[in-house]
Amino acid sequence: MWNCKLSHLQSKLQALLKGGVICRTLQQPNFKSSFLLTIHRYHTVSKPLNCAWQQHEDHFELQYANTVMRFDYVWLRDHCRSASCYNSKTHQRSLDTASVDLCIKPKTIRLDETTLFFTWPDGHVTRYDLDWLAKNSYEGQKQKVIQPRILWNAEIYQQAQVPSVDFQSFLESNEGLKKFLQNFLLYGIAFVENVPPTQEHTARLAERISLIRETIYGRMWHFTSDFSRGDTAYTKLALDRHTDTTYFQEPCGIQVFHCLKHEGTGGRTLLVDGFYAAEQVLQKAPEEFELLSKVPLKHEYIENVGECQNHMIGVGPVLNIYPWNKELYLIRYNNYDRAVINTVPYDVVHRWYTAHRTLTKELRRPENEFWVKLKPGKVLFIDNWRVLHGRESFTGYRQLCGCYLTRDDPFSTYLQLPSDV
Ligand SMILES: C[N+](C)(C)CCCC[C@H](N)C(=O)O
Ligand SMILES: O=C(O)CCC(=O)C(=O)O
Ligand SMILES: [Fe+2]
Repeated sequence: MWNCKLSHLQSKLQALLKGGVICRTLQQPNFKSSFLLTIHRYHTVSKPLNCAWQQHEDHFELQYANTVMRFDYVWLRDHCRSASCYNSKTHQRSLDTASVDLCIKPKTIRLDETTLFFTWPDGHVTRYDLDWLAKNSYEGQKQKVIQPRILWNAEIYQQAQVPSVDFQSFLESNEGLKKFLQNFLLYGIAFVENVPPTQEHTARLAERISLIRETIYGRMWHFTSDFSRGDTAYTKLALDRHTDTTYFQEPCGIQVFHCLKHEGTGGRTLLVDGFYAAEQVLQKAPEEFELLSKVPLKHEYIENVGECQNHMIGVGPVLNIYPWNKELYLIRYNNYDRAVINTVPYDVVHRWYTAHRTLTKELRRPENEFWVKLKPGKVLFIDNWRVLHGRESFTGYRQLCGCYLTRDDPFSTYLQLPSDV
């Protein structure tokens, strides 16, 4: 182990002269001040530790795991996991962040094996494992996806031969549940079969993975073409692909459908992977993808039928992406429920219509359409933040039941499943 107090260039040269350059050259950031840099490089003969760090005036720079990371000093103090700063039983911060001096700088920094020690002006010591820092750095997160997915068109989905899960195994075994959740998270749709065709059994399925999200449509709902509510869903008409509850500030995470009865023709369900279509837009017209992710729109539900008086307004762009890694996490697409666009200047609005057309064309490509006829016993779960649904017009008596689910709970269910099943 060695360290040296030299300018960047000098230390690079010295490292070269010494022969054993284990670390890649640090990328030189733009410095505001011209103070001397302290570059610490670490390697041992037996176990090379690919690590180098520098204490800058306003940040700490770490090169480790092939990544150059920069950490703000307040951040480093704020994330201290010592017993007085963090309760590891509740996984909650005890430190009052507002008590940290915004100009804080460590008095000393040292590395022991794989742990960095920061000693702060008041003597408090914060230790960080290098792997923890690498995992939790901005630079580390930037390279990661939050949710791995398999994007599909009809052919990809059909070729994948994703199996349905049996009702019994879904309810009674961790294996069945895990298989179901894995498929659901990867593809955004999943089926359970051999379900007794009742609303109660459908509810039991839903409650196995999540909490039922009660909405203006109730907790569990069942509907037929009786126009009991002021919405086209309650007719026999075809419905083009869309996501539901775009008019909520947070659209429902999951939609569950169970067709309890259909005596008639038509009524097939259409499923389209909205993220696959959006990915095509990103490839073909990245500036249109960006516009769809930036322009916020309103969606609206106005109902005045009998006792049902509702007026909901939800605001957000069509494509919602995480700003740090540009990963798409929510598509809000419902041309029926889109409200008046009055928050966008005319020239932007025109470009927005062009981008919306590009996305719509992708969503409407026949090869992206997966059609399925829902039958009693076969329950469909749809990720309403990703996969669009629609339906063919129909004749006769058709009864559908289902519910909306929260989004956070199925993830929590999945994360808690034992890893060995
Ligand atoms: C599912 N259920 C029949 C209860 C409601 C249908 C809601 C339809 C609405 N236009 C939307 O897309 O949100
Ligand atoms: O009737 C159907 O198959 C689905 C209608 C619909 O889009 C909905 O209820 O959200
Ligand atoms: Fe719908």
